[in-house]
Amino acid sequence: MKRKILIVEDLFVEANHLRIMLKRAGYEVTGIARTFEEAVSLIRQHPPGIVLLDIFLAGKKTGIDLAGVLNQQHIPFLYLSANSSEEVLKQAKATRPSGFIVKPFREKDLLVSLEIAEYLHENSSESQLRQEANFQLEVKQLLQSENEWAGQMLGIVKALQKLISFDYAAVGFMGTRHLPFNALHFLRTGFDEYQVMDSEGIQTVWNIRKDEMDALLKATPVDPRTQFYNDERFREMASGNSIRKLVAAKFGMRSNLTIPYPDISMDGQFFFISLYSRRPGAFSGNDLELCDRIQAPLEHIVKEMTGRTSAAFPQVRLGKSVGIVAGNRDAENSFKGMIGQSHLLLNVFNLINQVAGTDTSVLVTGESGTGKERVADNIHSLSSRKNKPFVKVNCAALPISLIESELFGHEKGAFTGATAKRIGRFEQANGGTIFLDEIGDMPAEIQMKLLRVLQQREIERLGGTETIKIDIRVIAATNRNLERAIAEGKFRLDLYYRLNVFPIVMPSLRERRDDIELLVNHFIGYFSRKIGKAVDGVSEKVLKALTDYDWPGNIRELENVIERSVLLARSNIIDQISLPANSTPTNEPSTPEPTFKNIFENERDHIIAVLKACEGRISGENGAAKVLAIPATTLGSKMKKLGIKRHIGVT
Ligand SMILES: Nc1ncnc2c1ncn2[C@@H]1O[C@H](COP(=O)(O)OP(=O)(O)OP(=O)(O)O)[C@@H](O)[C@H]1O
Repeated sequence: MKRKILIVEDLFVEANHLRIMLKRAGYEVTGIARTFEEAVSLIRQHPPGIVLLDIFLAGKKTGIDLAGVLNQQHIPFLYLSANSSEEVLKQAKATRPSGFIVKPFREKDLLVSLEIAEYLHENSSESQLRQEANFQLEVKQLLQSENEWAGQMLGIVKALQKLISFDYAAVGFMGTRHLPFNALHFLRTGFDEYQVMDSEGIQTVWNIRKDEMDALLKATPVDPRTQFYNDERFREMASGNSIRKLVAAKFGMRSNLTIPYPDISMDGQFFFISLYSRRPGAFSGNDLELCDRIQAPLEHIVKEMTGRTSAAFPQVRLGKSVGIVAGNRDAENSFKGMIGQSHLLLNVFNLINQVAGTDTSVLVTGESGTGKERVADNIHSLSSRKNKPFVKVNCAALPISLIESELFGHEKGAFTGATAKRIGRFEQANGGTIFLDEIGDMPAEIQMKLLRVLQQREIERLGGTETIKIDIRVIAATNRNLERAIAEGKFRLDLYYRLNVFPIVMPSLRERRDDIELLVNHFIGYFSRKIGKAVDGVSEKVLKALTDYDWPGNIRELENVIERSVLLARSNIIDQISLPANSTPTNEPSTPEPTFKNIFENERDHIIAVLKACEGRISGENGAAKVLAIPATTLGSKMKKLGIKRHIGVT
């Protein structure tokens, strides 16, 4: 049965044309609205199954405003849009639409996009429901485990992490005199690993006395409603003299979601779960809805736990120890080749874990050398396609004349020189995953063809007449700002939308300096084994220099620096390192990259800086190519393309 559709479009001719197309395809059009207000009233009278939404409408309010209403009512929608500015696209994207159709479009594109939107909507609600059902099962199983109270609370924290991403949790009854029920604190230290602190542990970590702790507890009332506090609200909420202030200050938290359970109380205090994140703006209205849905089952389980604990484990204490690390260290190894514990990387692990089991397309963005390919590799390895091919295509490395036959294959005689049939990369990846690296460099005509493959899951070899069905999972990556490329007309919005179903943003190494030491030790171990030299570590001075450096080439650059240092090391401790001069003062706090330079300008500036530091040398051991971790020939052609003269580099 076809769904009911509402068209929200202020241009009568376009709206009417759409209506005819949709009716012909068997959809029921519930109405045409020209303004926000008309749309709201039509939605109330005839609730649609899906909405086609123009961004700019007659009247003051836009399609983006209407998207907020639709999200609240869980009605999927697709934007209809001519290419818009980057800012508008950013706002539109933030409303999580189920698709984007770029005007002008063909009837077939419209219908396929609608089908995809319906599929995605159902799929995402289905996968959400599946995750929530798994959560319920997981917490129920905690009742059967031998764990005492702290173990059970840790179990709840771990199960919650799969639904909501956070870095710190406080769970229990605030300020109760009954042990062990008073709040336990859990600091996330690895993918599935937490440092557990009871109230004595917290006192030690915060260096406060018991009476000070009691005063803080008194000053930290728990709101009986589930609430989230991001940014300014969080700063306000954490400004009073309370436990929250200490958590925020001590562990650098920037958002909070507090989930109270007023129906479970002890000493007049109710049970609560308080989640903190280091990311600003980490929580949203969706989390409130989610908490609402899991409230009843969680309440039931916690009541059971509370009842059983008081009977079976009276006065169970965690002891005085601080830093009980509880968790599954092996889980970290399940992300192969990805070293790090910073909250930004742990969040990436969460995302990989969430998406791996589905067939959803993933778009990995981030600067060069941040580990985008590693992410793709891990998603494939953790998916049910793991025993099938993982095919990597570097879209930037392929000459335009070859890219089509490389991707889609060709029949014998398809063009001059096609002396034999060739199976393309899509066909090679059948059953498995295709990784399209540097997708932002894909030529426009291939973008169109790629869109068809993604929508219809079929290809035709060049010069062939047969349509070949393919079953692939697509992961794409780029270090370009695709939104800007779209605004400049260089990248198709509909393709972007089709790829960006599940975005993963890789943090730069500058943003996760706390991982540098781990990475340094990891690479020293790796290269000393590989090269056969006994190198054990770096001196404090070198570690400081490595931690302060800005790493424009990210992990790849760090890897190269360590490889070179291990090669040159004269003792088992590396006590000298040569790094290009930092573009920013070393001891300034890391700040996000300014967004006003485009990628070429950034690349140009960076190459010039490295050339200067290398005194104009391009190749060789001390040359810029080595520092930039690219072949000297590639550097030469980049310099030519970006108009950089070699002597610029020489001071
Ligand atoms: N978390 C990590 N731990 C250890 N090594 C890593 C990690 N992430 C990436 N690497 C290493 O850093 C190098 C760069 O990683 P990768 O090729 O995945 O980056 P990328 O973002 O895809 O780069 P590009 O944009 O240039 O294609 C590789 O040698 C990879 O093994």
